[in-house]
Amino acid sequence: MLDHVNIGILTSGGDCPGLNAVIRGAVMKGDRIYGVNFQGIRDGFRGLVEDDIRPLPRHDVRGLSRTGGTILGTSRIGPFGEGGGGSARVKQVMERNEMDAIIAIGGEGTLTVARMLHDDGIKVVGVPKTIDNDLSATDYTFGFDTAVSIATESIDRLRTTAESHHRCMVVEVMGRHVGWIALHAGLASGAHAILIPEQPVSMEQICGWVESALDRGRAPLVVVAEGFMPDGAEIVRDALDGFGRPRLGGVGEWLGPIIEQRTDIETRVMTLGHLQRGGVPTSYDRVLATRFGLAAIDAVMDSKWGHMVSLRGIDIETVPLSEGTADLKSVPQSRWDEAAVLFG
Ligand SMILES: Nc1ncnc2c1ncn2[C@@H]1O[C@H](COP(=O)(O)OP(=O)(O)O)[C@@H](O)[C@H]1O
Ligand SMILES: O=P(O)(O)OC[C@H]1O[C@](O)(COP(=O)(O)O)[C@@H](O)[C@@H]1O
Ligand SMILES: [Mg+2]
Repeated sequence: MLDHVNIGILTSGGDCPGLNAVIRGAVMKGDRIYGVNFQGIRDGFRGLVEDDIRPLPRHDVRGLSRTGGTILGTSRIGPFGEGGGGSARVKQVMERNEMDAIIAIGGEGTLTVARMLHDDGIKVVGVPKTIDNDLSATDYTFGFDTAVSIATESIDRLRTTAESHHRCMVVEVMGRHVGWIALHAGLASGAHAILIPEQPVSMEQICGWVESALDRGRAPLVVVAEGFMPDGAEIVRDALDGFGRPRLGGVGEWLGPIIEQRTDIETRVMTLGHLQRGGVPTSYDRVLATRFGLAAIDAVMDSKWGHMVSLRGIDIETVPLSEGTADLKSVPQSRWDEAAVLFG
């Protein structure tokens, strides 16, 4: 038994239902099978560079798979940003805490940082998370199924009120660079138009779909991803979000009045926002997240440094972080064409 091994674990980037199930899976197997110790790093890389670290014993992860958020906290602070101190600072904090390796749970940004740390000789294993489903190295990530379920249930509810008033409803869902949530929630709820960042669609076409739905006696439903670019540019609320990223959200509010003005159909807009990331994970996400956690501790014990766990078909595999962060997984043309047959 390697009972002197200490493994730091962190969650970074936007939170996502299932993070706690990953933590629980890794800690339970690490404790039971490998006899290793865990250290909880608070608020992602912030805790790593500021040495905000606490023991994470097995009893702290009891019952966690059904809970939302992350018990460790998260942030968008990175070690390579201003004042972060880079790999040198991370090595210093790890040494001080006698931390042997890190499990980093995060999206494409976090996994890029993990790869950079690995390039500098730090022992790190990644676990992919994103509600956006935009990581190409894994078939799915936990959080996506929950986000789609919440969006679908919300749209179903918006539908009955829109139908009662013969209104058009525009529903904005998350999806910064890719339209997977919009595509799946839109398909599940029978949307008359699904608008995603990958597909330019003219206002004329959007209004055409809205009018044809109304002509058939339906309350037109438009599902739009926050990253949809109506005129080839993102709709941003503020210039930047404090971490150098444009803060998206607002495309629905932008679209609604234009649809109303052009079609003369009374239109309401709903932005689902962070509701899609809150609360309990679906059972699918709990299972996937738990399996990722179990596989992550195996990867650590196999010294698969610079790798991340990934779902391929029904199997959990490991892939190099460099592969995992190479491309975003966008909605292919064929998937949009398939859905578009049902628009209007
Ligand atoms: N290319 C990069 N180089 C250095 N740091 C990065 C890079 N990409 C992301 N980061 C850091 O990692 C943090 C987490 O990434 P972010 O995109 O916010 O979340 P996620 O991991 O969910 O994609 C960022 O806020 C930033 O501090
Ligand atoms: O939590 P914030 O800072 O409002 O960011 C919102 C963004 O987070 C996400 O939910 C997930 O983004 P990340 O995977 O980069 O964390 C996006 O869909 C959305 O654009
Ligand atoms: Mg990101």
